[in-house]
Amino acid sequence: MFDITRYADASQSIIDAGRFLYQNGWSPATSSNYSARIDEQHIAITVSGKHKGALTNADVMVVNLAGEPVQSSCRSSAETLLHTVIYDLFSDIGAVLHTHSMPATVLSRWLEGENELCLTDYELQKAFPGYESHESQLVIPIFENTQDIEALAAETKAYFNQNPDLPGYLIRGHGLYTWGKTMADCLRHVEAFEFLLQCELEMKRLP
Ligand SMILES: CSC[C@@H](O)[C@@H](O)C(=O)COP(=O)(O)O
Ligand SMILES: [Zn+2]
Repeated sequence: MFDITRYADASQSIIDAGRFLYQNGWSPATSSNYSARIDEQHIAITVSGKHKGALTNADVMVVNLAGEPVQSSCRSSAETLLHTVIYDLFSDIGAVLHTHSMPATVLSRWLEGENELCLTDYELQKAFPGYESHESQLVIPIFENTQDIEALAAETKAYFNQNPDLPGYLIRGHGLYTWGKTMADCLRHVEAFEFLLQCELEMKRLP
C-alpha cells in the first residue's frame, strides 16, 4: 500500500511538469512520460497516450517497481520499465522525465553509428551534480530505438549500473530520459540537456 498524500503530491508535480515541458515544445503530440517516487516500492506515472500539456489527476496512476499497476485499471506508460529500472538502481532518485524534443531527435539521428555524444567546454555542464567545470567531459549515451522496452530497460540498467554519474541518456530518433533527486532537480536536468543539445545542433549547422 502507499500513502495517499504522497501520491497526491507526486501527481501534482507530474501535472505541473507536463504543462511546463509541453509549453517548451519538448513533449509534442502526446509523446513523453513522467514519473515521481511515492516510496521505496511505488511511483506515480503517466497513463499511456495522454496529452502531456493538459494532464489531470486521472492521467496519473501508481505502479510498483516491477511496473505493475497498483489500485488502477488504467494502462501505464508503454515505457514504464525505463522509469522503474532507474528507481530500482538509485534509491535516492525522486523523479524521472522523458521528453521528445527536436534537438534530441535530430542530433541522435545525425550521430548514426555512434553510441555516445561527448560534450565539453560548455559552462552549463555544471548544472549536473558532480560536474564542477566546463573542462569536464559529459558523455551522453545513445541507445538504439526499439519497441522492445523490456530489452531496452535491461540495456539501460546494465549501462547505468556501471556508469552512474550522468543522469540521462538519448534514444536514437526518439528522445531524452533524465532523472533527479527531486522533480525540481529533474526539471533542471531537462533544461540543461535541452540547452546543450540545442547548442550542439547549432554548432553542427555552422559552416
Ligand atoms: C506519441 S508517439 C510517442 C510514444 O511512442 C512514446 O515514445 C512516448 O513517449 C509516450 O508513450 P506513453 O505510452 O504515452 O507513455
Ligand atoms: Zn517516447
